[in-house]
Amino acid sequence: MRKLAEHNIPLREASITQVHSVLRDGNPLIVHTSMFANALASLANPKQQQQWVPLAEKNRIIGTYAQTEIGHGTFVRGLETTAIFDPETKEFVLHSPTITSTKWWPGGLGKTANAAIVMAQLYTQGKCYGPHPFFVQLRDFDTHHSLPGVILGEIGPRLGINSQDNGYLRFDHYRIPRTNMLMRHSQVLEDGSYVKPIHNKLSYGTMVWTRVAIVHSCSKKLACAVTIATRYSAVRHQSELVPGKPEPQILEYQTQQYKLLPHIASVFAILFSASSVLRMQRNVAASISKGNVELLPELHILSCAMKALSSQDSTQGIETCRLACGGHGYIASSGLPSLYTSTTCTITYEGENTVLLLQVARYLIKSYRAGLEGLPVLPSVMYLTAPSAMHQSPPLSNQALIEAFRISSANLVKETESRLCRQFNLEQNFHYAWNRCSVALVHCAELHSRYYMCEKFLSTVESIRASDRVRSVLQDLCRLYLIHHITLNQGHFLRSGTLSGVDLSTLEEEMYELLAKLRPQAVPLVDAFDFRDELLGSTLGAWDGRVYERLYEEAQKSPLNKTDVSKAYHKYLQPLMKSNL
Ligand SMILES: CC/C=C\C/C=C\C/C=C\C/C=C\C/C=C\C/C=C\CCCCC(=O)SCCNC(=O)CCNC(=O)[C@H](O)C(C)(C)COP(=O)(O)OP(=O)(O)OC[C@H]1O[C@@H](n2cnc3c(N)ncnc32)[C@H](O)[C@@H]1OP(=O)(O)O
Ligand SMILES: Cc1cc2nc3c(=O)[nH]c(=O)nc-3n(C[C@H](O)[C@H](O)[C@H](O)COP(=O)(O)OP(=O)(O)OC[C@H]3O[C@@H](n4cnc5c(N)ncnc54)[C@H](O)[C@@H]3O)c2cc1C
Repeated sequence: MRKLAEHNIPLREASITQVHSVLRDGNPLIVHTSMFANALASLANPKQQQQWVPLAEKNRIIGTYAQTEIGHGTFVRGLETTAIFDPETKEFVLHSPTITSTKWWPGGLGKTANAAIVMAQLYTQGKCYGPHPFFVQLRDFDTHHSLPGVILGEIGPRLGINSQDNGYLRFDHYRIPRTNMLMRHSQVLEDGSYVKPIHNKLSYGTMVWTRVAIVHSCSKKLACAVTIATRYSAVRHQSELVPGKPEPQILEYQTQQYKLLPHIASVFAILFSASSVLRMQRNVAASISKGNVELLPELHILSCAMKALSSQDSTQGIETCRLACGGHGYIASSGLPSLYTSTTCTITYEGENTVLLLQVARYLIKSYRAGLEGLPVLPSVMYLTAPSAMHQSPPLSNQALIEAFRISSANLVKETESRLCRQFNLEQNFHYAWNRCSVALVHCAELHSRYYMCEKFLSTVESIRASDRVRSVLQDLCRLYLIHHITLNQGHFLRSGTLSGVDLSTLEEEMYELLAKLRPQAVPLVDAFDFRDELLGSTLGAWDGRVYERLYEEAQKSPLNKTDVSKAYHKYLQPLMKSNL
C-alpha cells in the first residue's frame, strides 16, 4: 500500500501492477484493490463516490465483492439474496432466505473486509428487478466486530491462495439506507419507483473489468513460470545427448525446447491481446459516460473469450513448466506450485470458462445468422460471412496462416449452425438443441478466440519499429506460436480445406527448425521480462543460477531440521518400533 501511494497509483489500478505478487499465496486485499474499487468507480454515482472512494483509497473501508452464493455462482439471475425496499423507512432490507443464498467465496470476506458490494435481487413496489449492487457495511469501522444482522466467516482451506480469507456471509433482515444502492445506472427513488439503466447488463460491469484484468495477470504469471523453467533448463545438466560426451544443459533437448518455447511465445500472445482488450475497454467506458452502449456487447464477448483462453493457456503452461523442471519442480521453493494454484483458479472465477465460451458461441451464431440475412454485424465477426481471402497471400506466409485460422473458424461456425438447425428440427426446442450442440459450440468459441489472439500477436509484432533485431526474434516466436497452434488443431484446418496434409507436414518441419533457431534466444527472452528475484521467489529461477546452493539453503529452513531427532520419534515412532506390531 505504501508503494502504491509512493507511485501515485490509484487503488483500482493496483491489480494490474505486480503489487499482489508480493504475497505469494494469495493477497487478502486483492478484491478490495480490484473489484471493490472498480465497482465504486463504475457503478456508484458521483455523490456516492465522493462519500466512499476517499475512505476506500485510505483503506479506512476495506471492501470485497460479494456476489456468488453456495447455490449459484454462474447463474447470476438465480441469486437468492433479497434487497426489498421499505418505503416507510426509505431503507432496503437485505436477507438470506435459504442456506443456498449464503454468500460464499468472496476474497477477504472472512476476516479482512469491513464492507462489501453485495449483489442482491432488488424488489420494490412488489416487483423483482433482478440482481443489483449495494454498498453494505459489514463490520464496525473501529472495533472490526461484525454488525448485528450480519453473519460472517471463513470458508476453510483451499487448493491454494490460503493466505487469503475467502468468506461466507448471511443477512438476517439487515437494513441499509436507500442511498446505499449503487445508483449510477439504475435507481430506486424515494417513493420506491424504479429507474431502469440504459443497458440492463451495466450492473455486470465490474465482472467485465475484472475479466480484462485477469488476462493481463495471466500473462505475468506465465512469464514468471517460463522464466523459472528456462533459467533452470540452462543450469541443469542431465543424461547424454551423444554417448560418452559431457551431460548437456537440458535446454539442448528438442523435447525441452518444445515444452518451453511455445509458452514463452504465449506470454506475448496473451499480453498483446490483453492490451488490445484494455484499449477497447477504455473506449467503451468513455462511450458509456456519454450514454452510448453500442459497443458493450462486443467488449463483453471479447473479454469472455480472452479471459477463457488466457486462463486456460497460462494454467497449462505453468503446469508444463513445473513438469519440465523434473523433481525440483514439485518442491514449494521452486515457486511453481503456488504459481499453479494461484492461476488455475482463474479458470473458474469471474465466470467459469465453459460458460464464458458459450457466451462467445452464442454471439458467433447470432452474428453468423445476422450476416447471412444481410443485417449489420460488428467488425470482429464480419469475417464469418465475408468471402474467403485465402488466395491473396503467398502460401504458408504468416498472413496465409491467419487467413487459414479465419476461414477455419468461419467454417466451424457454419457447420455448427447447420447442426443446430438439424437438432432444432428434431427437438423442436431451441434450448435443448443448443445443449445437444454445446461441445461443438465451445470448439467454435475456442477457435475464434485463438484466431483473435494469433492476429493480435502478429499485428503487434509487425508494428515494432524500435529495433529490427528485437522484431526479428519476436517474428520467429510469433511464427512458432502460429504453427504450434495449427498443429494442435490440425483437424479444423483439414476439414475447412485451408491446409493440406502436405502443408501440415511442411509446417511441422519448420516448427522443429524454429525450436533450434530460437534456443539461443530462450534465456535472453525470459531475462527481458525483468522479474526481480524477490518477485519470482524461486530457488530454481534466480538470476545468478545458483540452483543447487539455494535448494540446499532453503532445506535448512525446514522446521523439521531444527533438531536432529524429531518429537514424532519419541511420540510415535519409538512406541511403534517397540510394539512388535
Ligand atoms: C480470489 C483470488 C485471490 C487471489 C488470486 C491470486 C492471484 C490473482 C492474481 C492476479 C489477479 C489479478 C488481476 C485480477 C484482478 C482481480 C481479480 C482478483 C480476484 C478475483 C476474484 C474472483 C471474483 C469473482 O469470481 S466475482 C463473481 C464472478 N461471477 C461471474 O463471473 C458469474 C458468471 N456469470 C455471468 O456473468 C452471467 O450469469 C452470464 C453472462 C453467464 C449470463 O448472464 P444472464 O443470464 O444475465 O444473461 P444471458 O441470458 O445469458 O444473456 C442475455 C444477454 O446479455 C448479454 N450479457 C451477459 N453478460 C453481459 C455483460 N456483462 N455485458 C454485456 N452483455 C452481457 C448476453 O451476451 C446476452 O446477449 P444477447 O444479445 O441476448 O445474446
Ligand atoms: C478462488 C476463488 C475466488 C473467488 N472469489 C470470489 C469473489 O471474490 N466474489 C464472488 O462473488 N465470487 C467469487 N468466487 C466464485 C466464482 O465466481 C464462482 O465459483 C464461479 O463464477 C463459478 O461458479 P460456480 O462455482 O457456481 O460453478 P458452477 O456454475 O456450478 O460450475 C460447475 C460446472 O457446471 C458447468 N455449468 C454451469 N452452468 C453451465 C451452463 N449454463 N452451461 C454449461 N455448463 C454449465 C460449468 O461449466 C462447470 O463445469 C471465487 C471462486 C474461487 C474459486
